[in-house]
Formats: sequence, C-alpha cells, structure tokens
Amino acid sequence: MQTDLIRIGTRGSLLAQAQAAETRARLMAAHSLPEDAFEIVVISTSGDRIQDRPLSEAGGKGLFTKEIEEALLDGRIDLAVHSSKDMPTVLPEGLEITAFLEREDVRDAFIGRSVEAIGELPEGARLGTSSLRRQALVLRMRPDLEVGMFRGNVQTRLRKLEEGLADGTLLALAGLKRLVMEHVATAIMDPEIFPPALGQGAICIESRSDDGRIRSMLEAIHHEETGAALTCERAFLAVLDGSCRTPIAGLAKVEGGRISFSGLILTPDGRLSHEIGGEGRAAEAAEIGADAGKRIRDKAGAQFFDSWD
Ligand SMILES: NCc1[nH]cc(CCC(=O)O)c1CC(=O)O
Repeated sequence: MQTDLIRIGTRGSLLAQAQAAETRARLMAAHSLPEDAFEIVVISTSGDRIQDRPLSEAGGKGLFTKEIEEALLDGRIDLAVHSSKDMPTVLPEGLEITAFLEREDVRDAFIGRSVEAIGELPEGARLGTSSLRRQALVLRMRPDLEVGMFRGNVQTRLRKLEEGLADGTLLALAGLKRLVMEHVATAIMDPEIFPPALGQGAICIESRSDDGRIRSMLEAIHHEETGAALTCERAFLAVLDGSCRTPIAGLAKVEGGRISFSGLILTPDGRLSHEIGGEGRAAEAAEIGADAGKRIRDKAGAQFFDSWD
C-alpha cells in the first residue's frame, strides 16, 4: 500500500532529534512502516537562537514551539515532537496534543565539576542554571550558593561546566538518558525534596485537530497513564500560568486508575513556598490539577505572585 510521507517536525538540538527519532521508531513498530515512510524536518526556534538571557525574560515558554507550530499550521509538517515541559498550556487554534509517550525518569540530576552532590559544594560556590524552579529549590537547600545564568542545550551547558563557568549544574535525567549520557550525573535529586518541572520527562506529540489520519496513527503510541498525569499537571499549570516568573514544581503519579498530585510554588530566592496535594480518579485528571491550582493560589494569596515583580 502506498502511504504518503509523514513529516515529523522537531527542534535541532541532539535531545530534540533523539526524541523525534524515538517517536518515529514507535510509529514504525506500531504500524509496520519502513523508516523512509518518514521525514524528520528540523526547525530552528527563537528559544534555540536566544542565548543571552533567561527565557522567562525573553517571553517564556512559547519560544520553543512557535516556529514549529507555524510549520504544522502551514502543512509543512504533519506532527511535532516536543518536551512537554516546554509546551505552553494554551495551544494555537487548530492544533492539539494528540499523544504522550511513556514518561521517562522525572528526576533532576546534579552534575558537579569537582564534588558529587550539592551538599558538598563549598560555601558561595556557583551553580549554573537558568531555570527559576531549580534556582529556588537549590537556594532553599543552600542559600549561600550563587546561582548564575546558564543557557543552551545539554551539550552547551556541560561544556560551560567543564570550562569552569560554574561548579555544578542541574539537568533533567530524562534528557541525559535519551542522549545515553546519564553517566555524567554525579547525583540524582530526590523528587520529594527537589520536585521536577511539570511535564518533565514526557514527550508529547502535537498535530492538527482536523488531521484524522495522523490522530489515528498516534493513538497506537499514546501512553494512557502518562496522558492522565500530564493532563493533571498541565491543568495545574494553566491555573497558575500568567506568571512564568513564578518557580513552580509538581508531579502527578498515576497507578491503578488513580492519580495523586503534589504541587509546589516558591519565591525565586527559595525562602517562601506553598505546597498542595490532590487525589482522585485518573478520568478526572484535569479537574484534580485545576482544583489543586486554585487551592494553592488561594493559599499563597495574590501578593505571593507579584511580590518580586
Ligand atoms: N528546557 C529544556 C529542556 N526541555 C526538556 C528537557 C529535558 C527532557 C525532559 O524533561 O523531557 C530539557 C533540558 C533539561 O531540563 O535538562
């Protein structure tokens, strides 16, 4: 049978390309298709080009997805592979997240230049990260550390660390694993103390809402539990969004049709924080996440979100 070429859009980083290749491999296996039924189309995004300031200052999350979404809407690609963590909560009209692949390890990894763990860093040592969440969580543990901006893809950040621009950095273990580089991690952070970003470790696939052919292909590789967890996490984030300068962490766990969610917001200096929990049936993932978002927003009060603007 003749099939039309399926064009997969991705960013150009090695991690993004590994995620696109993984998606292609799953589609090949699920539908007995050869590799040449697919074309991987690399798209450069503003998030990849802007390297001189934190993304929270440059306009936030949509920076990694905008150009890819334009390509989807123009019909230059048929599906887009993203890190869920980088996906805005509101998608452009006509696009939707059609599938989530099974989630990888959700934890953060610490990579120390001359020590193994954050606790061993000397007083005043430099931790390189441009993630507000990692900054706040690190300062909560070690207020003496100096947190400095560290942009770029995984390879760039590891090179900066080697060059001595920082004494340690934090990266998602999922990304390191997908790059077969988990050996660079010198410690793995405990998610109870150092919760991940919402969406961390989960690949999502976006397509056009009116493209039934792609939707039915993607159904075969969608992972239910990951989908429920991410629906909950994204609903939580959607309530709190607006301020992409608020450090937010959280994780939904799905087991036996039940979800348990825990969320955390902090001030960037890590001194103040609020926690929230939520539980219920996996079928109510969105309600559980949104409800937890509203409760933590009420608990923190409006001034929590503008206290550092
Ligand atoms: N913003 C960059 C980004 N987006 C997703 C990942 C890691 C992979 C994942 O969480 O699925 C990373 C790099 C990092 O945080 O180390």
